[in-house]
Amino acid sequence: MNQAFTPEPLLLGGHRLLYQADYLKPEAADWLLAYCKGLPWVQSRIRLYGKWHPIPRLNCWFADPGLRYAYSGASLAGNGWTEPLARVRQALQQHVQLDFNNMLANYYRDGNDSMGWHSDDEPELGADPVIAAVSLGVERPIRFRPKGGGKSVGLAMAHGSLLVMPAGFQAEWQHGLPKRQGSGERVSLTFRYIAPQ
Ligand SMILES: O=C(O)CCC(=O)C(=O)O
Ligand SMILES: [Fe+2]
Repeated sequence: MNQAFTPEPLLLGGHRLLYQADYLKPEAADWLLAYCKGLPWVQSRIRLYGKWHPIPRLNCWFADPGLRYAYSGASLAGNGWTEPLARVRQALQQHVQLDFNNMLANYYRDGNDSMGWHSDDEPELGADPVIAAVSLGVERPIRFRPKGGGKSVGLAMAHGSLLVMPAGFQAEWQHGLPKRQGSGERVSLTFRYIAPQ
């Protein structure tokens, strides 16, 4: 059975994740993916053991004007939203009844692009951030694992789907996107809230 089409919430260690496979209509998802491919993507670098390495994916960040975010040693300043992305944010805010003031987009060009295990727990995101991610392009699994050790769990994220990681989840679980041989392009739009300074 394809997990991507399970309508039930995913329960991980008592945390209730929302996964909605058909969040966007197929035409809307197709349009948004084509649009997102034209965003000003950059390949960021991170410093590991004294050496700089390009991260294995492309990124792009949008935020309310003036919002600041310290990210991998750089300080980013919010520059507003494009009209289509503002609409996506607005619809998402209504759908989940939460406010988001910034969005980190990820572009996995193929199956060699990936994201290592991490929690989205930067101090700017506050004590218990909610992260909402819209997936576009090829279906790829995200994996979750408890920080205290234990089995990891996968969830295939479909084109046009929505995943919401709830408050409290980042403190106890990590997630990541392993490489996937032969995989095509995927974009994720991850909406977050940073407390304005
Ligand atoms: O690509 C995804 O769906 C996950 C992205 C992610 O974990 C992040 O941007 O922090
Ligand atoms: Fe993440």
